[in-house]
Amino acid sequence: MIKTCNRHSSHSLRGMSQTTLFKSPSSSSLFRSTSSSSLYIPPPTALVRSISSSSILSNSSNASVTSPLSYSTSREKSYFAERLEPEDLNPNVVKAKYAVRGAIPSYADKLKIQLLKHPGTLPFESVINSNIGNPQQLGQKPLSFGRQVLSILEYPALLDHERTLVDSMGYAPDSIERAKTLLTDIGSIGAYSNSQGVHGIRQTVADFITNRDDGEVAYPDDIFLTAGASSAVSTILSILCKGQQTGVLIPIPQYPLYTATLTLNDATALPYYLDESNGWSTDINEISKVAQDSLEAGIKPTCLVVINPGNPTGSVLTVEAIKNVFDVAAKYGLVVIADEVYQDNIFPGSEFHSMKKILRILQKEVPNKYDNIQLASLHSCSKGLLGECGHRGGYCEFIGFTPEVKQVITKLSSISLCSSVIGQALVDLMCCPPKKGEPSYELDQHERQTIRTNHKKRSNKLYEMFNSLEGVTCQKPQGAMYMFPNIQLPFNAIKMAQNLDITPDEFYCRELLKATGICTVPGSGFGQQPGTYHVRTTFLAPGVEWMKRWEKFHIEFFEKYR
Ligand SMILES: Cc1ncc(COP(=O)(O)O)c(C=O)c1O
Repeated sequence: MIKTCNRHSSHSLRGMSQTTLFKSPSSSSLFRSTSSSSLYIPPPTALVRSISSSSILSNSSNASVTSPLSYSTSREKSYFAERLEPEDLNPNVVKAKYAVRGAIPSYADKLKIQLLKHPGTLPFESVINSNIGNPQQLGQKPLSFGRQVLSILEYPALLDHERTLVDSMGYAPDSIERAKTLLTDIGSIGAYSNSQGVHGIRQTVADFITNRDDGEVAYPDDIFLTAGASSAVSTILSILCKGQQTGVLIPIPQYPLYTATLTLNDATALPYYLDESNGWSTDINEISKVAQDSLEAGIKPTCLVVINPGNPTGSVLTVEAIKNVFDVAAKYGLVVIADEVYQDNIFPGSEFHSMKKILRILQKEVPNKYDNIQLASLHSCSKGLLGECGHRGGYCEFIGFTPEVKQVITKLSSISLCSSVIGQALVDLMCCPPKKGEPSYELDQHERQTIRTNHKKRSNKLYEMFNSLEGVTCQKPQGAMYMFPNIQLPFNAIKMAQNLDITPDEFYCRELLKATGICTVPGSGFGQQPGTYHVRTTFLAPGVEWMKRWEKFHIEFFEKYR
């Protein structure tokens, strides 16, 4: 068989699907698994399907077979096993939704290919992926220190040319030293590591946490290195979820990783609404009520997710709010997942307080009450100033779990052998950046400051733009990488969306994409108060020209559908 390289062939796009792009998701199943039974029985359709094609029959040595039902005589030649249909699959996987890579981003991918193949056929020159916090996709440069170290880990033979690295290639001596240390810790990055992660790197993480939390000691044995925060969430929830009787409190709006993972595990999401009018703060009465109602409905509230700083809201929790969360957790015995992946994306005027630090304070202030709190705190190389999403590095610190439960966590981690070892190395660099006085320090600080300045500039600009637009209100973000403006969509736009069988916010995002190339995510993918409409966008795209495109689109949209 002759293989051709499709990518460079002029026919490479011929196979592109022409399917309808905007089929409506069923919104009613967003929060609760709707399967009537956890036991899936395949439909009684034939697993072997006949084909009556004469061409097959004529090729058959048993050409005398005329009936496609004569199974016993012609099974080998005249029948073939049917291909899988979605109903043959794990229904939880089929049901799971993940809006940040949903219908709008898929449409955007198709438009990108169209632009590549037929430049000039769309009203914009490029698609802007504002649907996901993926900084390097939008031109953010990787920090030099990290990449210098990683390059040596990938190709240790570079160490035979240290002088050339420093004198001709701009490597800093401390990145070379760090690479040597990591190589001693790791061995080869091409080998599996310990399932929990390389011990020396877990020690670096523990030191980072201890330092961050004003001396509250962290231990390498409590740290699990993970393939980003996503795999940590998957690990924790698959251990905690025992079916639909397990309830997990999640903030609404939420990052859809949580609803998707709960659907995969056939558990029940217990939404607690954040208070938009109060900067998307947590309302502790609401959280308590959700936990209590769930108990009364026979669903055991088991776990409480806190995303701080918030995605998509950009809010940062106060110490008081965190203490309140632990009060509810202590009362109902909830495991707390602290998704703190944006802890380094904090705007001036706001302060990040780690949940671990506040827990330790509470445990000292009020003996016994908080002793049994179990906290899983997540961090990631994908966010912060590294933005190394593709390297899949992250960690989870497990606090307060029994040794027996930790053994189960270790066992589950071991089933996937280990997280990416280069990702683990990046966690080391995230947790221990160059220090003052070290050769890389100045450049590293400069690169970080540039990223911070850009984030601040773009977020301010976008925030001002949103609040200047008809029908739009937007809370000022205190951290993270997103905005979640509330759009009071005009009546005719809502009607049009109904006609198209899509949600009104999806209609707005779709029209925005078609007109400007800006790819966003409808608020319905994150959850929102019924009757409200939001759009989630990052503010990472370079420049401000795209914001002007958005502004123009919005004005025209309102004119058209008013
Ligand atoms: C709140 C939150 N948690 C977790 C993740 C997953 O990040 P990672 O790349 O570390 O898996 C994201 C990604 O955007 C996120 O926004």
